[in-house]
This record gives sequence, C-alpha cells and structure tokens, in this order.
Amino acid sequence: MSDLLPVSRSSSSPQKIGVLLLNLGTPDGTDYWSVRRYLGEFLSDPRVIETPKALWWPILNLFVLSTRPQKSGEAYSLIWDRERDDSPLRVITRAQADNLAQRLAGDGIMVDFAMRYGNPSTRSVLEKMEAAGCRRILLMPLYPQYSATTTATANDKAFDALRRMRWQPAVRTGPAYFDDPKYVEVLGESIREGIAALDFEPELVLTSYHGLPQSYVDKGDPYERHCHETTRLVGEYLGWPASRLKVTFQSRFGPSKWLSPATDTTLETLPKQGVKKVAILAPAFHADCIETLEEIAIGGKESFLAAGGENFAYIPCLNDTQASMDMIEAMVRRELSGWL
Ligand SMILES: C=CC1=C(C)c2cc3[nH]c(cc4nc(cc5[nH]c(cc1n2)c(C)c5CCC(=O)O)C(CCC(=O)O)=C4C)c(C)c3C=C
Ligand SMILES: [Fe+2]
Ligand SMILES: [Fe+2]
Repeated sequence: MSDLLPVSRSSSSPQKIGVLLLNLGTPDGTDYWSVRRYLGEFLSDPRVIETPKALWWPILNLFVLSTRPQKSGEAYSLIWDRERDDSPLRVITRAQADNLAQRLAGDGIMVDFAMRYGNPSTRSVLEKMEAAGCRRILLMPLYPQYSATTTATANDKAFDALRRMRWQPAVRTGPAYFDDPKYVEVLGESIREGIAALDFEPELVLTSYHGLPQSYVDKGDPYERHCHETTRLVGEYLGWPASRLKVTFQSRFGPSKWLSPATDTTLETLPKQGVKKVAILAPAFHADCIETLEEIAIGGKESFLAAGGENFAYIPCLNDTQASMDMIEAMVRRELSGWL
C-alpha cells in the first residue's frame, strides 16, 4: 500500500465533476518503433488476445512485432494528419473533448480524453483530474456497441489507475449506446445526408463493423448482436427495406474464425452479383481512424472497383459534427443525473 499516490490537493478545494472520454489508442508516429510500442501494448492485452500468454508471447514478440509495425506504419502514413503531425483518431477524439468541454463549462465540469493504449494514457489524465479536484468522474467509452475487447478493457485501465489513489473519486461508467434512439437518429441522418451528396444512387449500403473472433461471441460477448441491432434500427429509422442495408465485419486479425460476412470479401463479390454501386459506413467507430480511412475508404474502394464495381462512397464516422456532439452531450448529461 506504500505506493499509493499522496493526496495532492487540500480537502477543502471545491468539488468538481470530471467527464473522461475514452477511446482505443493510436501510435505517436508512423515510424517502426512508435507503431511497435503501440501494437505491443495493444496486443498484450488479454481482453483483446485470449490466447494463453505462454503461447502468445513468443508469437507476438518473434513474429507479429517484427513485421506488423512496418506494414501498419505504411498504412498510418497514408492517413496521417500532416498539418498537426498526429493520428486522425487522436485529432478527432481531442476535438470531441474540446467541443464537449465548451458545452459543459457553464456547469463547472472538467472534460478530457484518454486512450486505452498509448497517449494520452488513461492513468495520466485521471491523475490530472484527481489533482484538479474532481471528486466524481464519469468514464465514457466511445464505443456504440459493447465488447469486452473495447468497452470493458477501457474501464479496466481506468480502474487500474484508480486502484493507486489513496482518495478515490466516485466513479460512473457510461453504457454502450448501440440502440440509443438519439444515436440511431444521428447515424440515420448521416447516411441520408451522405447519400444525398452523391452523384449516384447506391444499390446497397454496407454497415461495416470492426470484427471479433467468433469464439468471443460464443463465450457471451454481446457485440455481434449489438451490431445487428444498430443496423436494424437505423434501417427502421430510415424507413428502408432490410435488403437495402447489409452488415459486414472488417479488420480480421490472425488465423482464427472471425465474425462473418467479411467486408473485404463482400466488396469483392458484390460486383459479380450485379451490385456495382455501394455506399459504406463504419458504425462501430465514433471517430475515423486507420480502420475506416485506410482499410475501407482507400483499400475497400480499390478492391471493389478492381472487382468490377462502378461507384463506391465512404460515409464518414460521426466524429465531432454538431449532431454527434449534441448526442454525446445528451448522453453525458443523462449519465450525470443526480450529480449535477
Ligand atoms: C485480436 C485483435 C483485435 C480485436 C479483437 C479488435 C477489436 C476491436 N477493435 C476496435 C477498434 C479499433 N481497432 C483499431 C486498430 C486495430 N485493431 C487491431 C486488432 C484487434 N481489434 C489491430 C492490430 C489494430 C491496429 C491497426 C493495424 O495494425 O491494422 C482502431 C484504430 C486505431 C487507430 O490508430 O486508428 C480502432 C478504433 C473495435 C471497435 C473492436 C471490437 C469490437
Ligand atoms: Fe481493433
Ligand atoms: Fe485494419
């Protein structure tokens, strides 16, 4: 217990509420070592890779981390925000936190963001909030669909930091919002507006969710069900027939069976089935990132067109648009009820 943090502020300082937006994480640069550091932390998380450590550690260190950082670094280079020299995921998450901070400033609420892997670390931001006098903290993982590999591990990391505090603040965690009517509405409107701006009419709209090993779902992770429910509700909101929207899963990693159908093989097969005009969005991500900007908007487009597709459009994530921030603000205010 001797390594508990000292209480760093006087007990008479005014009580504050902190709201901490949590996202996955991203490398600090596109070079081999930056990406290796980030992937090393990410892929050592037993919530993400459930293979027993004795088996996984040599595979990770001898094979994955010797080749993947180079390949991923090249992919990050294609989407890197050169103006800010930063990763889009961090730029957008910071913009969401700044925007929310302005909206909540009148209520004396401190808003910040942190990452599960990499920087800014969850621990450093929680310590900053604690030092600023936050006695109540709301953790908001920005994942619409719950998964142990994302939501739960983001909260775990926060509780690891809280474990080190002598005087812990009161803590709440925000729920997944895959079926929140406001999320469904904002997502539905983003599809409507995305399509209205196109010079073609998509025959099919793909909702491409980040994938997960099938075995995680078999053991009880509700993620797949949440994904299907989001797409069903959005279709209902838009008043579309179910056949106009299709659920797919992207970003397969490793040799095990992942959720299907896969986004990449679907995009390669659709033109042969006569579907040549598609729009695609990625509702599992509240902020655009390598998985949407490189894998879908660049790679997915290339493979669809190479397979005989004619028109392809990527509809961006909700990011920090006004509608998205209205929704985040509403969710946060709801979760703060009784504290405000
Ligand atoms: C077993 C591996 C992985 C699981 C399970 C997984 C689940 C999962 N991930 C997200 C969201 C994001 N993943 C991102 C990147 C990313 N994901 C994996 C692997 C698994 N993800 C890897 C190896 C990577 C790194 C990129 C690469 O090398 O290809 C990101 C983007 C980060 C960025 O910097 O832009 C996000 C966001 C969800 C929602 C999810 C399960 C539901
Ligand atoms: Fe991922
Ligand atoms: Fe990917």
